[in-house]
Amino acid sequence: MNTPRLVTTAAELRAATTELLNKAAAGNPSRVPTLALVPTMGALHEGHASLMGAARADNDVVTASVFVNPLQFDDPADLERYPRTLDADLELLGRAGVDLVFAPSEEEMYPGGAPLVRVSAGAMGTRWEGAVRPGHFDGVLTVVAKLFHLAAPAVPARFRAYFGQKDAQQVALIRRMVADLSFNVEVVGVPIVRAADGLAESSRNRFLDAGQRQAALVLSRALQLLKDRAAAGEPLDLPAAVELVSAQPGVELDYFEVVDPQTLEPLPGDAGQPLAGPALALLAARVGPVRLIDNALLP
Ligand SMILES: Nc1ncnc2c1ncn2[C@@H]1O[C@H](COP(=O)(O)OP(=O)(O)OP(=O)(O)O)[C@@H](O)[C@H]1O
Ligand SMILES: CC(C)(CO)[C@@H](O)C(=O)[O-]
Ligand code: BAL
Repeated sequence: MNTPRLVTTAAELRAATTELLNKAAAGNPSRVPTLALVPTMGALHEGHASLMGAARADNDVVTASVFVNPLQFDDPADLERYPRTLDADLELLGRAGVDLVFAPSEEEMYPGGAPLVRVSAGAMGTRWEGAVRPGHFDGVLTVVAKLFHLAAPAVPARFRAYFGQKDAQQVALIRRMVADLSFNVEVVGVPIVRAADGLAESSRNRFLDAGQRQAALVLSRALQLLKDRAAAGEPLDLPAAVELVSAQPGVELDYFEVVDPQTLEPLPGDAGQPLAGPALALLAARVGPVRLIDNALLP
């Protein structure tokens, strides 16, 4: 197993990145090396391992960051109980062949306290997840912008950043930020990893008991129903999928919509017609103590 190098300051991160990129370029000065950044909040699972695997397969140097970002939590209790498992995370990152792990303290990331100037996610950040977690996406974009600056190569290299499609609104907003604010990074989206029972992997799944987990499976079943209909060229019949979830005891649906995959604007109802183009089915539900999100690209 490779042991990733753990760095905790911006200066150490820059020095180690430069050293590894120079090593990757040595002997072939005409080849531009590639650097991948995989931002996480730790408590790593198979979903994260898949991001690391995708980054490892395509890049010379892979950096993962582990930082529970207080700016993106509107609920102090949620921040307080967010799982922190750095030793186990380092083992998973080692197995995944990651080169560098950046695990800064809060003081290192926000030396002057919470930043006064932040990235605004605009209107796209106030719907769906943003409607229930006010300020969440401003907090996400602010920390991701900082991580892009801190992890970016200081020597000639291509820079890529990897995000999971499980957080569909997050990755759509990060793509917009990169385009709108001209960040020099290529955003790569990685498909959702599911457990064998169909539940999308999430650090918060550990808070579900067996009954709650069983109830939560209705979410992936409802999304699969839409995927099957879209694949068969049939009308989606979203209301029937919504009804399937609503009828499940212990699951309180927050939203379930079919939206444009880039803008996340709702698409008009199918009016008995098959889908006319790519779409994203997006949902969130409360199951016991946990709020779960899931989605499916259609068809
Ligand atoms: N099941 C999954 N499949 C693919 N990517 C995932 C999955 N779960 C998380 N990711 C991605 O991993 C990155 C880090 O996510 P994060 O650390 O918040 O994990 P998480 O499991 O989503 O946590 P939580 O669900 O508690 O918010 C994000 O880009 C996220 O989309
Ligand atoms: C992208 C991210 C690491 C920013 O804190 C976080 O929102 C996450 O883990 O998805
Ligand atoms: N994956 C999104 C991180 C959060 O729930 O804050």
